[in-house]
Amino acid sequence: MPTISLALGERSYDIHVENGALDRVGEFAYRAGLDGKIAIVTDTNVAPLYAERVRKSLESAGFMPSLHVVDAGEASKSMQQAEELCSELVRAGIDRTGCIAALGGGVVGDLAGFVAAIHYRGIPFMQIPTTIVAQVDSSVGGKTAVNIPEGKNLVGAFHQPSVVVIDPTTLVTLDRRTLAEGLAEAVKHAAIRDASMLHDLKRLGPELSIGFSLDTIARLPDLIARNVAIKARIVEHDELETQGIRALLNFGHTIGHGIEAAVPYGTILHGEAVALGMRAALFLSERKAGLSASDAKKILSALQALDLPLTLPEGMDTELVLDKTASDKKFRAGAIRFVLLTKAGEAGISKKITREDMAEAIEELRRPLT
Ligand SMILES: NC(=O)c1ccc[n+]([C@@H]2O[C@H](COP(=O)([O-])OP(=O)(O)OC[C@H]3O[C@@H](n4cnc5c(N)ncnc54)[C@H](O)[C@@H]3O)[C@@H](O)[C@H]2O)c1
Ligand SMILES: O=C(O)C(=O)C[C@@H](O)[C@H](O)[C@H](O)COP(=O)(O)O
Ligand SMILES: [Zn+2]
Repeated sequence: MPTISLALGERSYDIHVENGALDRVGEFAYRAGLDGKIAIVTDTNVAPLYAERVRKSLESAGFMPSLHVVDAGEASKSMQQAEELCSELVRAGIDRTGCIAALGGGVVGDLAGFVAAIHYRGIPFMQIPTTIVAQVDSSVGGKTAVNIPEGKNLVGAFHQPSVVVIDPTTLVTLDRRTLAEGLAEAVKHAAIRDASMLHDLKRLGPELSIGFSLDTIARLPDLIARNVAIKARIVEHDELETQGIRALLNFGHTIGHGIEAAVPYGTILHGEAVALGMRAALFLSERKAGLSASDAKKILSALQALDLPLTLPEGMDTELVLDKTASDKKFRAGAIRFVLLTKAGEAGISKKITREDMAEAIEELRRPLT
């Protein structure tokens, strides 16, 4: 069973990746030093599938769990939902000695993590991710946030979990679209750090609509662990994104977040927007960072194999997308720090990308890919 340790001094934690790990959540939580009252925060889709197993496991390990269910979907990542959850937790007796278990996708993880960061000025929490986005990316690294109309993740906190428990078998209940969007974040990891992973990711394409084979399910823990390790090593070096290294995890996100926020939240899924953002960033990388056409093609063909959207939705306004990128947290003194690739597997930051460059890249997204 792969266990990846993320070393951050007193905020260090383990990430356990194991098929069937859902039934060991209690044991892992206890070993990580959590105890007492624990609020399981989950959503309306995940609750009927997995909440009971998690509750049982926590109870067997001596915890006193309560269950808190939010509506499924990106719209729940809101200030209003965060406030409602805080009130619910107070009523359930989760005081500063309590803790939270975030059971679900990136929405639940970001929202419950944010609530954990602010409830009674901060309580511990654990991540139990159940989507690919959450298993390869959002459950690790301590970025928690909610959205506001002005942009994605603009209100949040860095708050590291005490432990992450990943059970890849939970992915079997996901639909094709949600599986594919999650793999976009894995393609991002391959693009910035490990191009050899592209081959394994592409192979998943044909299985997305028919469901993962038993052979694939057996291999998922290693593939997920590879992604987690890439992210963990980056976070260890730049937890708060001040050193210019963690920003590399934002490859595809500047324009991606602009596209995601240009329509009502949840219309375009996060990974879908990131796939579009990566296509735009590849276009700029070829022109401004010397990325070869063949390396760009390699990454695009992985996104195509996963059937991710790579052309802009009809009617989406370039200026609106650009306006939504204006609140990107990578702006410093009015200049965007834009993540570009120099090669497949190697990324860097450019301070030279202008609004006009971004507009050109967004226009490129209107052209069908050949
Ligand atoms: N904090 C970070 O570092 C980070 C990284 C990447 C993405 N994110 C955030 O994550 C969010 C996207 O996460 P997501 O794609 O997981 O979306 P999500 O949490 O909305 O999950 C997608 C859908 O799948 C359902 N679902 C979850 N697990 C399931 C399962 N096992 N079986 C059946 N259905 C299941 C959910 O109810 C939801 O309808 C975005 O808000 C994005 O900004 C954060
Ligand atoms: O963990 C990070 O750092 C990332 O950038 C991971 C991204 O996939 C994720 O979408 C993150 O929430 C974006 O960060 P933001 O700071 O641009 O909101
Ligand atoms: Zn992301």
